[in-house]
Amino acid sequence: MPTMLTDVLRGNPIHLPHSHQPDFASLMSYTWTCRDDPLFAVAPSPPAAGENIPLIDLNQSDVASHIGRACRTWGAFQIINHGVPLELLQGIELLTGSLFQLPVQRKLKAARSDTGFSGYGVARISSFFSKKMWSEGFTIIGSPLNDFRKLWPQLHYNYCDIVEQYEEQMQKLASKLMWLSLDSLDVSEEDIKWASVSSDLNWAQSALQLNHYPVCPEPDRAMGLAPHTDSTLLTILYQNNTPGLQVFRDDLGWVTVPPVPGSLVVNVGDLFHILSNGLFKSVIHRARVNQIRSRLSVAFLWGPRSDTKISPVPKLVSPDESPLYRSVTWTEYLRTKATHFNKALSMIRNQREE
Ligand SMILES: C=C1C[C@]23C[C@H]1CC[C@H]2[C@@]12CCC[C@@](C)(C(=O)O1)[C@H]2[C@@H]3C(=O)O
Ligand SMILES: O=C(O)CCC(=O)C(=O)O
Ligand SMILES: [Fe+2]
Repeated sequence: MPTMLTDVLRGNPIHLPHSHQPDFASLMSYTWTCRDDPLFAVAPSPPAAGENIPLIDLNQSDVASHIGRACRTWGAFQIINHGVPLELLQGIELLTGSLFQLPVQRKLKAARSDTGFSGYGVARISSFFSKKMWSEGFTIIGSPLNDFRKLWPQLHYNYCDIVEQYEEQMQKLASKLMWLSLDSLDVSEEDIKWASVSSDLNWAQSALQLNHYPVCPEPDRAMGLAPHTDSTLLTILYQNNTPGLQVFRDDLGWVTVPPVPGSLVVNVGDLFHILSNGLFKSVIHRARVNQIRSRLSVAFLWGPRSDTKISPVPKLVSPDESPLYRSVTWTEYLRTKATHFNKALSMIRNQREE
């Protein structure tokens, strides 16, 4: 039996310094003092003139090369005509809104335990920061039935149905996007046997992360979700109509990803960066908060089964160089990330002779 995501997370508990219930009463503990590091500066960054992550129509011709370019330059893009029914996007938004609107005592019935992985709580990356984040989250791995029954004694079956349909659509889409991106590098199923489409998709696993960023009285001092990369192959993010997501580019700084109704945002994660031998960027991103409107987002975090070894595709490594990274499973990588956070990638990088 291969280790599953759930085993990894159970074996690597994150001891969160704060209570699982965001307590937005004390503003001080949510004040991110401006550091010199541009990654953590919370003051609004000047708008990057005209620059934005590409908006890609999945029906357009030459879609693979557009996606490939976006993965190399940004590590992120938005997609339209993705085939996920609008009603399903509306359904998951409704579910997310309804979950976070529940009285806090009810939400706490489904609180993530210290050693747990699913359920209600603050962001997992909170343990790496001394300041609190202005958000609350709900993680779903596997069936949400037990938790949903506690949240909605009446309606839990309907909500489970929505999650199941959403995950099914996301899995199909994620695999399609991965192969389109790889196609742009001339990498085919022959080159990555474990990811073959004919293997019935059971080589993948995923988590669903629901996020809520309440209205904030002092948004320029607060952080919704601190800068991070996802450890996935790909993440597909649905955001409601309130802006907040920002991606980081070395040459541009923070760039806001404007909500486009009905679209989805796609992020390259660390494992795809490794697989592509560093050609695709795992994008640093964060979420800002807002004084006027609350914000919801739903992240579908997608990667290989925990026992699959991910290493740079040999075709993408030049013959006279060693691969940029050594091989890792998602399990090993999540473990490294749980202790070393944003140093994780550099820890599995092969040393090169200058
Ligand atoms: C399958 C995953 C991927 C996880 C850990 C585990 C469950 C929850 C995911 C997230 C979701 C929010 C950002 C992130 C950075 C976090 O803190 O929790 C993600 C993390 C990762 O991509 O590393
Ligand atoms: O809320 C957002 O826009 C970002 C969420 C995110 O990065 C995550 O859940 O990993
Ligand atoms: Fe993320």
